[in-house]
Amino acid sequence: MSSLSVYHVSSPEIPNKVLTHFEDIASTLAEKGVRFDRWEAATKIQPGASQDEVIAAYKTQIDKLMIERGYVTVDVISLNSDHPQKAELRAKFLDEHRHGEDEVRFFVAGRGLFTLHIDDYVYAVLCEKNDLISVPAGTPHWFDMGEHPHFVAIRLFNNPEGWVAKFTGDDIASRFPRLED
Ligand SMILES: CSCCC(=O)C(=O)O
Ligand SMILES: [Fe+2]
Ligand code: NI
Repeated sequence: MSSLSVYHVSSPEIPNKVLTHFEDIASTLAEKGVRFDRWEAATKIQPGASQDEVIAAYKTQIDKLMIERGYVTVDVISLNSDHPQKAELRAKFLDEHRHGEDEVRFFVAGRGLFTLHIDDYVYAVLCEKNDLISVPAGTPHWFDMGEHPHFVAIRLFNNPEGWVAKFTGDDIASRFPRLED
């Protein structure tokens, strides 16, 4: 089940609140400019499926997002725990970073934990299949796929280069909960 845990930066051990209803998660995030939608991921995709396979299966939804919201590049992160570079890939997103553009992720299988750092609060969003999250440009955040990754996310970008990150150098991410699996 998708969830949102909200923490004060000073209390990583105890969330101020934990929300599990879609409307509550979406409205709490919307107040911070973060868009959280639920789109049906109707085609069954196995984590580890190739990028081409995922893009072909979700062409209609991808085209809709690209046209309506002006994204120009798409890629896919598709991982299961057999992946030989899973530890390196996990580490790549695990520290706090920012992007110069919105971070748009549509989960079509499995789950992952997105954590956003907005002012003095931390929003840990457990994203699952069907969740579409859009984090505004410049928002510090990190992502954990866990020790045993099992997910497929379609990533949309509004720059042609795709994924570019600026790490903040802050170790805040190490103090907050990781994805439990
Ligand atoms: C869910 S996709 C992997 C995470 C990511 O792309 C990011 O944090 O920038
Ligand atoms: Fe990111
Ligand atoms: Ni699964």
